[in-house]
Amino acid sequence: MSESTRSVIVIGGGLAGLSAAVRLAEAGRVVTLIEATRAGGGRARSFHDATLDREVDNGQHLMMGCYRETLAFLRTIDSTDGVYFQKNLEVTMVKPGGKRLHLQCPALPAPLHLATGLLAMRGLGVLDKAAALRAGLMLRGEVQRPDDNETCDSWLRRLGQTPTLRNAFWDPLIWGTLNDDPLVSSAAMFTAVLDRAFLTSRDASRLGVPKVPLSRLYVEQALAYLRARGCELRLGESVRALEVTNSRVTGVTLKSGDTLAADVVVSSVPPQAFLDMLPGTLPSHPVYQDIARLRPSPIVNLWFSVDRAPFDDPFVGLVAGPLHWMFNRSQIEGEVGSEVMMNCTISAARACVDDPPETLQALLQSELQRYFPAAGPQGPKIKRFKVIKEKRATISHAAGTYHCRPEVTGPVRGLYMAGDWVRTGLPATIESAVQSGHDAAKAILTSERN
Ligand SMILES: Cc1cc2nc3c(=O)[nH]c(=O)nc-3n(C[C@H](O)[C@H](O)[C@H](O)COP(=O)(O)OP(=O)(O)OC[C@H]3O[C@@H](n4cnc5c(N)ncnc54)[C@H](O)[C@@H]3O)c2cc1C
Repeated sequence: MSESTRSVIVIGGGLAGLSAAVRLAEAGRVVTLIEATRAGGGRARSFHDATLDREVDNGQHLMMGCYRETLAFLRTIDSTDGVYFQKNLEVTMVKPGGKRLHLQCPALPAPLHLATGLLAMRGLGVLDKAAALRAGLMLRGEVQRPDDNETCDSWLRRLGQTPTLRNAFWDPLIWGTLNDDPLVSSAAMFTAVLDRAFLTSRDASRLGVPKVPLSRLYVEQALAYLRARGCELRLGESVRALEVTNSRVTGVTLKSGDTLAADVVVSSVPPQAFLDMLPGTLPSHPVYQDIARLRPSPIVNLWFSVDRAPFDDPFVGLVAGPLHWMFNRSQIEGEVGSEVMMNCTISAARACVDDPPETLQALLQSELQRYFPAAGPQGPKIKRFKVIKEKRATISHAAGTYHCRPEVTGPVRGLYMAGDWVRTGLPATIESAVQSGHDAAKAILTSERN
């Protein structure tokens, strides 16, 4: 059998699986994609919701200019138009009582753009700005860098970061990018984000917001791309087990009982789903035992409509509160109507993930009043409300856990691991998922040549 006629199965139709399959199809491989749901998209998907009577994302997703692999993937499937990117990084943070802190980075080379933006930020005092400069020196390698065992909290204290600067800048960035509490999350993981986003180029730190529902942004386009190249799409079918003989993968068994033979299998499912597919004694292998040590971190999303938007920006961050970011989806999607559709994100939402919808709606209403008092004593009135809870939104990036994430290749020959949780050097994000898919495809194509 010639190497390029090896049969390839990709398990999972989220960002990692689709990007792996698209990269392989682009290189002329005919892939069989097996995805448990009929629609695909995994943890970054959209669907029609009857309460809100519209298509909603399972959670608001933000991208950054440094999402190189993601942008390449979107270019391949011809879908870059679906994301709105800022010209330069610009973020508004709102304090309880309504006072605003505005970070606007000028058109200067990185990292000067961020330094200048922070120095010009209204609401920060001289001590806060001096602390920002100290952090800048660290990033330029002039102060000892954190290792994976140090928490963000300890690192920020070591750098003398002031409470105001933490509340307005560092902590929201950590909650948002690592989906974890600064008290537990790894400072090394965070500085990996800072390196990519703030030290490479000015464009890298721009924020990107999808203008269209997520499934329309990439799932439908990627599936169409694969179909057009003769790939087999088995949607609504689940893999029950990997078939492994003499430490080499030979195929998969589906929940239906059917077995499909393959020389190469890419698994792009989340950690526990991957462990559940391992046959025999494989789960006791040290690489796989480490995977079992990874813990999940939840995200709660509140979709709601109001009669008028509480702010004019497309999105704002809420300083030092239980709700983290608020988005005006109507403005972002260019919708006009009598109701304004909004979305609110609560990252690492362990404290409220088990709360019933009524409790979350009451919290939202009181926080709207607390942060936007100009809207009147009752605050903007919530008309429609919907909670989406993702209990396993990402892995937790707790300090000291990076070594548990596996490489793309492991102890079983022909079996490749992809997913936002594998060892990409990045936190579990869209970019990590797509990079892992591209890394798996590259490893397969390279092994064919050797
Ligand atoms: C609410 C929320 C908000 C987020 N916000 C952001 C953000 O702002 N920016 C950002 O960069 N990232 C964000 N993320 C993270 C991002 O969504 C994920 O990193 C990314 O979607 C993970 O993709 P994946 O392909 O690795 O995994 P998944 O999306 O989980 O894909 C795995 C797929 O495998 C399928 N599957 C599972 N088991 C089987 C089986 N046995 N057989 C067949 N198929 C199977 C699943 O159905 C799923 O489709 C957010 C995540 C959530 C949940």
